[in-house]
Amino acid sequence: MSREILVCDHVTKVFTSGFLHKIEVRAVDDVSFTVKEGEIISLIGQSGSGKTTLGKIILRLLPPTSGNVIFNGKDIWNELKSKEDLKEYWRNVHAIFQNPMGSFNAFYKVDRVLNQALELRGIDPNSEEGIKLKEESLRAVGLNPGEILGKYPHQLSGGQLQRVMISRNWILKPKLLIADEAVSMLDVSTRGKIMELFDKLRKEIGSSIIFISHDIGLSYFISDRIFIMHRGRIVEEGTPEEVIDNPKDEYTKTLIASVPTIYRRWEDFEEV
Ligand SMILES: Nc1ncnc2c1ncn2[C@@H]1O[C@H](COP(=O)(O)OP(=O)(O)OP(=O)(O)O)[C@@H](O)[C@H]1O
Repeated sequence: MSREILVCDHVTKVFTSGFLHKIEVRAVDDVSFTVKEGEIISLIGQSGSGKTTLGKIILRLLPPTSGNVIFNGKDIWNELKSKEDLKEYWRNVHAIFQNPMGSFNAFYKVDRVLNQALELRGIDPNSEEGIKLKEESLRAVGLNPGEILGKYPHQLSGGQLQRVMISRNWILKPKLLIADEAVSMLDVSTRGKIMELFDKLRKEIGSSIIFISHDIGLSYFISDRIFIMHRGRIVEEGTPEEVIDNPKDEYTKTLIASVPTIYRRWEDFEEV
């Protein structure tokens, strides 16, 4: 049985706004779950359900109001203090966001994000090892280094840019990857290929992955377990078969009903 790499223990985040009349939003409300080594879990919910807030807390970008996040045995909000601790954390926990264009600086060649990954590992990007690693990582995600290196972001497609971001994982070899709506801006066929890359990453590097999405259909194919979030709480959890084929919660049923029929199993159509 593989070890737990991440434990979220009763995590809550309350945002307060307003001056005279204080308004409180419980963006994340008493959420507990674990992620095992090499496991892919999905956090699924509609807009505003608290997925991104939870992702930011795990990335150590936003402090929780209460609760603990334990990564590799360490409480990330109470035990990681020095710059070195944080650098080490972000070497191990990597994120990929929705808009690949936003992860690149338009004025720099795309090589820069790979060079930065190499520097995080203490490898000179211009050394023989650095150049070899860049090329290998691009090939791992199905890209031809000759067509990518030396280009500016606007010269590549959204799918290619997202692949470059994923190729960084072959350099950084993170223990945990948080993919927040990482495929939602891509067309359907590119989306499928990027999802396959997440599976490849888990198999080849052994990374655990938290796949955050509003699309329950996508999560069916790659997740070991699915967590459904609604108004900051986890309302249902289980394997894809348990959650999607036999949902118990009313909100999960609504999410499934809104999924295009493309995801439905062939058996559903046989009687039609
Ligand atoms: N910085 C903030 N200040 C106040 N409220 C916030 C802040 N960030 C998020 N919220 C609120 O917290 C709730 C959860 O937001 P969050 O972005 O985590 O949801 P989400 O499920 O990721 O949605 P989406 O899919 O649209 O990104 C929402 O009601 C949102 O308005």
